[in-house]
This record gives sequence, C-alpha cells and structure tokens, in this order.
Amino acid sequence: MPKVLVSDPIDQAGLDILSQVAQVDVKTGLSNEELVQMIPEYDALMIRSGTRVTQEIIEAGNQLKIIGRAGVGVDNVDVPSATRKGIVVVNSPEGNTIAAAEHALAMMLSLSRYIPDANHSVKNGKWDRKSYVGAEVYKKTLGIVGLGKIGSHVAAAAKALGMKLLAYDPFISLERADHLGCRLVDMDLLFRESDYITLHIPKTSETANLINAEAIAKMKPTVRIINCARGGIIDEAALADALREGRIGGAALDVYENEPLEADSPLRSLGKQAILTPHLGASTAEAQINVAIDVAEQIRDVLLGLPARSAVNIPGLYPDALEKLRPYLQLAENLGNLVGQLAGGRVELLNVRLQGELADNNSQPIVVAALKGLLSQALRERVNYVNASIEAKERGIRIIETRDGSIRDYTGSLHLEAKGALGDHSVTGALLGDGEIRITDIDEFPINVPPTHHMLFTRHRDMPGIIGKIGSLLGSFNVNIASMQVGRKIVRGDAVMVLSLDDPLPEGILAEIMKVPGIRDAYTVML
Ligand SMILES: NC(=O)c1ccc[n+]([C@@H]2O[C@H](COP(=O)([O-])OP(=O)(O)OC[C@H]3O[C@@H](n4cnc5c(N)ncnc54)[C@H](O)[C@@H]3O)[C@@H](O)[C@H]2O)c1
Ligand SMILES: O=C(O)CC[C@@H](O)C(=O)O
Repeated sequence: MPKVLVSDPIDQAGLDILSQVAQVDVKTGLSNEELVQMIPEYDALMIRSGTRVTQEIIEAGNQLKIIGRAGVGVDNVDVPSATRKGIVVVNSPEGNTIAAAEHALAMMLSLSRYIPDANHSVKNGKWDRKSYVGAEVYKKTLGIVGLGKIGSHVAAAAKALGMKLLAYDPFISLERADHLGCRLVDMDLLFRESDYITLHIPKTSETANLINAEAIAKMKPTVRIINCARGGIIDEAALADALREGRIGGAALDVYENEPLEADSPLRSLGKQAILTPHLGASTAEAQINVAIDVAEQIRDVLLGLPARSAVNIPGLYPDALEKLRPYLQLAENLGNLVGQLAGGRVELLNVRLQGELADNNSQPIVVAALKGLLSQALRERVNYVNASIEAKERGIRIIETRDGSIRDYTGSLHLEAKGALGDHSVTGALLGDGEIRITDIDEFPINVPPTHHMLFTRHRDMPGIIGKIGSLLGSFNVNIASMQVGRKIVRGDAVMVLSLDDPLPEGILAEIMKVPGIRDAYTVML
C-alpha cells in the first residue's frame, strides 16, 4: 500500500479520502531535517502553508510521486526541483477563494469601525465610545489591485455595500472589469483616488514592495490598506512609518514578509489604526474542507495512476499521450510566455498555428500549453493545464487555431500571434532533432536562439555600431551576454536583436538602451 505523509493540519474529510488507497501518517511540526530523514519512505506528501518543501526534501524523496498543497499558493514548494524530479505538484486553486475574499471584507469593515480595539477595551472593563467613531464604506471608493478570483468576489460584495470600484490588473480585459462593475484604471490613479485599497495579486518580482514609501505618498491621508494576498507586496517598515505619522488612515494585514511575524516587528506596536491577523484568510471550516477534499482526491488519483486535475507543473494528460507531446508542450509554453510578454499583457487574441508534422497532432493540449505560458506572467502557479482555457475565456482572450502541414522548415513548428497592449507580435519555434527548443522567428524576422531565463529583444535600424553600443552598455551594468543574434529581412532595413543574458537586467537599463540611436523598441523577457 502506498504511504502518504501529511505534515500540516488537514481536515478529516481529506484524510478519509487518502485512507481509501494509502497508509496515512499525520505528523505535523516537523523540522526540515526530520522531513529529509522521513520522506524516502513516502509516495505522497500533503501540506498547507506551514511546511516548506525544500530542494533537500525533494531530492531525498526517492519514492515521491506527488506533493499536494491544500490551498492556492505553492510558494512554499520548490516547484522547479519537483518538476526536475518528475514529481507532480497539485494545489486547490479555488477551494479557499470565498474564505480569503470574506476575510478581506471583514478586515475592511473592522478597520472602518475599529472593532478589534473596541472589543478589547470593553473586555478590559472600559466603556469608551468617543475613541471609536468610525467611517462608512458606503459611497467610498475601493481600489482593488488584482481582479482574479478573490478580487472579483470582493468586487461583487463591495458593490452590494454601495462602494465605487476601481481596479488595477494589467491582465484583465475592460469587458471583464466592466462586467464586475469596476473602472479599470492605472495604478497611480487607483492609489490617488481610493479610500480603501485591497490587494489580491500574487507576489512576483513585479509586485514585491508594490506598496512602498513612494506609492504611499500618492495616497489619500485617510486611505485604509488591506493585504490578504501575500507578504512582501507591502514594504512593512514604510507602512508602519506612514501609520505612526498619520500619513494614512489604517492598514489590515493577514500576511507578512516573514511568517510568523517577527516578535519585534514595528507593526506589532501600532494602535487601533492597524489590524493584524496570523494568515487566517483560508481558515474557515468550509475552505479547509474544500481544499482538503480537492487535494486529497488528486493525490488518490495520482497514486492510482490517473491524471491530476490541478497540476501546477505537469499537464493533466494520460502518461502515453503526455510522453509523446511533452517536448511540444514545453515549446508551446515557452512561446506563449514569450509572445505574451512581447504583446505587453492584456492579450485579446491568440492565434496558434501548428505547422509541418505538428499539424497532424491533437492541437488541444498544445493550445492549452500556449495559454498556460501566456497567462503565467499574470497567474504564476495558479494557471495550469486544466484551468488555462477557462482563465483565458474569463479574460476575454479569443483563440484562433490553424494548421499548415505544408510548412516544412523543421519537422514540426509552432507559430503564435498575439494582439495585446503593445500591439501585434508573433513568434515561431521548433524542436531540433535532439528535442532542443529553438525560437526561429520573432515578428517575422528569422533568428535561431534557444529560450533562456533572461532575454532582451530590440527592434532597431540595421546600421553599423549598434550591436557594439548595446554590448558596452550591458557591460557597464555588469550584465553578461550568453549569446546574441540579429535577424533582418533587408540590409540596413529594420532588424531584431535577441540577447540571452546570464543576469537579470537592472532597473533603468531599458531607458538607456532606448537612447541608443537607431533603437526603436526594447523589451526584456523572463522565461
Ligand atoms: N490570506 C490567505 O490565506 C490567502 C488565501 C488564498 C489566496 N491568497 C492569495 O491571494 C492572492 C490572490 O489569489 P487569487 O486566487 O485571486 O488569484 P488569481 O490568480 O485568481 O488572481 C490574481 C490576479 O492578479 C492579477 N495580477 C498579476 N500580476 C499583477 C500585477 N503586477 N498587478 C496587478 N494585477 C496583477 C492577475 O491578472 C490575476 O487576475 C494570491 O496571492 C493568493 O496566494 C491568500
Ligand atoms: O494554508 C493556509 O491556511 C494558507 C492558504 C493561502 O495562503 C493559500 O495560498 O491558499
């Protein structure tokens, strides 16, 4: 019988499902070392946010087939290490949506009426009514940053409370925002006009410290900020200073840069204008049952040799089909990610063309893989092979599929065209004989480069000296170039340059590149 280790508190409903097919051991509060020692005998690991599944644990998990996260965020799992080891990582993308949205709403109302402090004062024998004169949310403006699953539910409830809604989400269509009664605006306007700001975004390199001293300086002095998303999106020191100096009206936080929150954090000494909860967004009986059942069913299925429905890292396909398509799925995901970034988000239309031998294949998994790549900038680990199509539909992305078996440059190639905030862009890619991926065309300019983690693309005039200038500029910022390619159609006409970089581009360098004579456009891309 397979063995499942459950290393965080999980609802009994999930344990009952696992017990149908496996021996289940519940052992919570284990250290990293204890987990490394114990994991070799287990086929599956089920966790919440309390267990950090490190590379060390994954490497020791020689029997491990699946890691199940009873919740949304898999930021406590080293997913790349699991993928490399062929371990499926699954989550529950929707099981705690309502719980988290309701927690954010409870925080907003509690902040407005100082409920935690007032409660504390009565319980301490006082009857102080003067200190707790609050504010109404009716007719106030709520700025929602991130209009995904939780943000959308918050929007619907806040609308019912009579609030005016602004939203910032670069990956959501105007129609979707409109449908939710939100005015889609840029971040600056949201900061300036909101009476309440609530965050419902993942923590990424773009959202880390999004609410910092500079952002706070743009906000109303009465603004109340709510973060039930992820720690690290708010600069906690800047927030504590602003609250202490009365530069903002209040803040309610459920998540922190470091969890548990440090004993000496400046947030702990703030008064009634701050509410702190210990990552309780998903802590409702209902959500815990939902996520436990959702993830336990997936672990059971995988242990029985069936596909998982919410795999974060591996498509929910049967093993035979998966094996055959795997290299093309990776190609489609890379190209989707690339074209999405070149098109600048807010993609309205994705055209997927299967070329050469690829045209004879079932296109559906390839389209899904392209969508997964396209949406991964916005949704990170929340997008998977199961939900990519639904997420794309909800974002109003139209998909056109075509096939052209007559194109024979490579045995099989894939061409994607996307229409987004930065206009129309296209990429083509193929697999070489050894299965290696090549990007063979960008915006109709022929190139031949492998996808790498950090890339820089330019559109420029083909003229002497330009390549040298970009090279020296990158050198002066200590960025190492791994490879470089120029594609052009005619001599001294328009050209593209593609650079694979060993290091991420530091802030400000794109503006410098744009100043180089002859450069028309420059984009950085992370794959
Ligand atoms: N406190 C808790 O216990 C708890 C519980 C569940 C979820 N969460 C967190 O809540 C957050 C939202 O979850 P969700 O299920 O709604 O996710 P989701 O993927 O459905 O929505 C996230 C939205 O953020 C948008 N987005 C991405 N990058 C952005 C950016 N730079 N600027 C603005 N918008 C951006 C995406 O387009 C998407 O619409 C996540 O961080 C999740 O981990 C916390
Ligand atoms: O396990 C928890 O309670 C945290 C859940 C939440 O942050 C999530 O990402 O789903």
